[in-house]
Amino acid sequence: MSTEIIDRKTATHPKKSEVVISVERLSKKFCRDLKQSLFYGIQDITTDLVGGRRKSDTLRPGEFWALKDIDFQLRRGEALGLVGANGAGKSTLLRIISGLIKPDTGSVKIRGRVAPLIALGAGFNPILTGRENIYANMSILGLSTQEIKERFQDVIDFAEIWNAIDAPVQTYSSGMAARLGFACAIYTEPEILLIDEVLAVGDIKFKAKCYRKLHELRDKGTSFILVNHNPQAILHICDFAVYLSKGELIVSGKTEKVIEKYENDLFLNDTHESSQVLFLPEKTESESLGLDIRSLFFRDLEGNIIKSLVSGKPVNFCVGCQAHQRVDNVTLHLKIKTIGGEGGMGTVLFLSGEHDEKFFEIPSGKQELQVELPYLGLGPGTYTMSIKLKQSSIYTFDVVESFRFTVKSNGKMSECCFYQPRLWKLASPEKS
Ligand SMILES: Nc1ncnc2c1ncn2[C@@H]1O[C@H](COP(=O)(O)OP(=O)(O)OP(=O)(O)O)[C@@H](O)[C@H]1O
Repeated sequence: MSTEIIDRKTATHPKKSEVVISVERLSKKFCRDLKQSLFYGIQDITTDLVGGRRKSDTLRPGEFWALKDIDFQLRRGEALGLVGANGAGKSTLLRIISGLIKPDTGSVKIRGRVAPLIALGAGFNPILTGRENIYANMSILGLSTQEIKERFQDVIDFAEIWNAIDAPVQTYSSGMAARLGFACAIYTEPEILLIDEVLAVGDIKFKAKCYRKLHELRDKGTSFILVNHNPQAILHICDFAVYLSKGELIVSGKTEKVIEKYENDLFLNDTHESSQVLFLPEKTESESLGLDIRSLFFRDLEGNIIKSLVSGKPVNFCVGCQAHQRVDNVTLHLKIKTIGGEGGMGTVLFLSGEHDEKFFEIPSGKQELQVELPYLGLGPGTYTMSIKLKQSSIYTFDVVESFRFTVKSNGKMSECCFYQPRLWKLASPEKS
């Protein structure tokens, strides 16, 4: 039971493969009843004081596991996304890693200086000015006064709070406080950044700037863990992800795979015998990155929504979306994979608006993007499609990793995964 810090100084020659956070069999229990919780706390302290052994690995009445046997590693320069529904244990895990609370069992080993961005404006004193808070905050994160002086202008330029810098932080909007917190954390140039939902506030332009900065930091060797409810934010920036549910690690690994499982559990619990409309939850303006996917479905060429796709028949793939303001140069990207079968999952079709140079100018409000397929080349089977809305290949507005649909046979094809429309001819050689 420990949160061990191996070395708080930067390694002189940081190796990319070096493990900077190692979480091993980590568990944390809580009790919802405050009185009971206080009683257990006193009981634990007393047992520790008299040198007794308390049973950390069993639950007492009223307790529950907020985290149970969590294992993962984060390497230098890697970005890890933490996903999971409300109450899954994401914040608890970050709070343990940042040393704010202790685990009951297991360990966290950290190599490097950690900057936690755990709560909005956490660490800020509301009655102090922005300027005073920058000094206080950055010195807590390990910088000398001289170092803070040198970086001060960069911090206020990044946070864009030039005029308000000498006003008390309590007069700041939540977006301004978030911008200042983020700027302080990144300009301390930590080896490890822990970011809990703080990027969920702030306007779209600022969020895009933060993501660009995170890319830059990662390229320089900063590792970070990002908690976000929006899978697209995780997909946008993280190499790996961990999916937690009710305190348990459901799956960890490559981001796409983890998000796919998360989305399957979130939206697609029902059976997918036939295609249907997939509605996605509405995002608030602060959650949105400017253009959101709201629904996914197919139409026939007469415009009717269709439930069953048939190999060889024409079909329109439709993306219902919502733009918070006018957006230009939008491209739609579709990747279709097979599900199951001997070979497992494999990409069978990739369509990119960018490759086809099809850019949309999307006015503010609800819109529908369509991709017309004059005939559906997919053979019968179940497929999963990932859908991305991007701008200029860099900026991702929204992503859905797994929209499942089934394709039925037109009765005229053999057992294969590809439908080819064809004309059978007999040509006489003299005429050709
Ligand atoms: N101090 C505490 N005392 C009792 N229960 C707690 C405490 N802190 C967290 N919990 C509970 O532990 C569980 C995990 O909470 P946590 O905040 O880590 O979830 P989360 O995945 O971050 O959720 P969200 O996405 O809503 O922020 C929840 O059931 C929460 O109510």
